[in-house]
Amino acid sequence: MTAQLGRRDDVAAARAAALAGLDTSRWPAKLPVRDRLTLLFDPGSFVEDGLLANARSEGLPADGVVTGVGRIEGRLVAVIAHDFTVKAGSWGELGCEKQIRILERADRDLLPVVYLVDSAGGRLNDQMGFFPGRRGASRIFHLQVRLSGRVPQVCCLLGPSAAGGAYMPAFTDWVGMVEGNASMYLASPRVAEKVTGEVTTLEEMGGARMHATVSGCGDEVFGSDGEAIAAARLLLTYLPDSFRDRPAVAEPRPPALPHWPDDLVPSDPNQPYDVNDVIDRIVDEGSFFEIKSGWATEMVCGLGRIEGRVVGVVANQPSVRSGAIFVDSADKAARFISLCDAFNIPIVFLQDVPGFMVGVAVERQGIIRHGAKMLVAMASAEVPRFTVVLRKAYAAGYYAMCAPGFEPRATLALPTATIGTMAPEASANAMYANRIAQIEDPGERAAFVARRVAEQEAEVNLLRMGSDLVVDAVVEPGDMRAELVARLAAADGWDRTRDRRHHVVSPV
Ligand SMILES: CCC(=O)SCCNC(=O)CCNC(=O)[C@H](O)C(C)(C)COP(=O)(O)OP(=O)(O)OC[C@H]1O[C@@H](n2cnc3c(N)ncnc32)[C@H](O)[C@@H]1OP(=O)(O)O
Repeated sequence: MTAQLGRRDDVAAARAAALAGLDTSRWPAKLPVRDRLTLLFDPGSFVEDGLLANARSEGLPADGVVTGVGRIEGRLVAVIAHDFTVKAGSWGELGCEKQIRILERADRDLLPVVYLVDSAGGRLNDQMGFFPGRRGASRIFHLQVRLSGRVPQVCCLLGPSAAGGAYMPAFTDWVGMVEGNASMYLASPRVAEKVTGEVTTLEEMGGARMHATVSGCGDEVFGSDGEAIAAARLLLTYLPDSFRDRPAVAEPRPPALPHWPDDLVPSDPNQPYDVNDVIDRIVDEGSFFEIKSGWATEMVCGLGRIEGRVVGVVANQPSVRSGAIFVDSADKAARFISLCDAFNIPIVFLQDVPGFMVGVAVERQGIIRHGAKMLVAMASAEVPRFTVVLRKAYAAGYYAMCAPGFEPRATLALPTATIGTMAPEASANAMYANRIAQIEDPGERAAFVARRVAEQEAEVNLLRMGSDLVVDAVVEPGDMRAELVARLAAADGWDRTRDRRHHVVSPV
């Protein structure tokens, strides 16, 4: 009896120790792991597995990773949360097993997964535990990839994600990073210096701002753990529990800016404007959740609601690099389209595009293969797609932004729209370059060019586009939202055309 009581006391003490965790005072800018979970889940809803992991051997609380399920706005969600105080959140044998088990459960029960990552990656003094075997880090990555496109996976990067651990965020759909604390890198600056001789800092090589603006491995930068976790909760409201479901419809709200001034989209094709001003007039007020807002900003991608229905918006941004598509913006759009398609979210393309960028630099970067990636994602998407030509729609950029041949449910155009292989001036110059060069008198040359440009403009005339069924409707700016509301509602009964279970959200 006494011995038994002793065992109960031991267990109670081990539980208390694991829950208390280790001293966090060395990291004043970070929230302790259990405080993070309190912010993530609805009050009192968290149910933990494996609290006593490692209690008997080294006594490392929960073996450095807290796993379980909890509710976010009432929906059941699985979590993996590293404890940075326990061997820097590194993955030992038991920690790997816990992460594997919760991912297997998410796969079985179709639960979204939130990752609160703060980890040194594999636990280097336990290599047999995490590295070579069937239930180590490789199994974690395998399950993450299997879950991709099957259930939403959302990551808050709240500290380091070092070495192999850097792949954990990489396999998720969205990565919010906390400035100053979050970092992601395959080798630390110290290791990089040893290998390549390069001297650098953690911020420069793997910091939040670098990843959110240069590499594209991060999605958004936040000032604190609380802000990042709040954004993860919000993002989940746009996503269904799994590929089998549709996102929940919210209470409809009018757009933030109901009035659409005539000059919002300037008729001069070269005059910049901010496409966010158009988005604000189309989506419900306050509903636009931009994805990768600091990276490849000539393309704007985000989730929003139109009369409560979730849509993806893919828009060229004429105020940045004329809205031309570069390698990164093609990748950004491709990945976003893939996310929308995986989770049954219709997509609205807002076109104002001079084309893909041209020149030696982008050819050397592989603009063709990056552009192809975007076209493949767009053409493979089975969710309803709607194309809105705001102003210019030129060249292969027009195709990549869901031209009529790619079966959008509708191609709509503002009265300011022009569609063509290139701008009329460029087209006239390309066709008649030799003739133009032969005309010596400048006035005569200008008149000749003007006539050829006028011919080209007539060729791409919007009335002709309507008459030849290139566009389904020319819509006045002030009516565009209502048009989209009606067309989205009319597409409500859509279903996938092919018998496909799910697909991976392709990495950028
Ligand atoms: C799948 C393949 C892989 O992932 S191999 C993993 C390779 N990982 C690495 O190279 C990362 C090495 N660690 C680091 O760079 C730093 O610890 C980072 C992550 C930046 C965190 O720094 P900081 O918060 O200052 O903590 P710290 O370095 O003082 O460490 C705290 C305690 O944790 C330990 N620790 C750290 N990393 C590991 C690890 N990978 N494996 C085992 N233990 C690790 C440290 O030794 C330290 O332990 P202690 O508290 O002194 O007992």
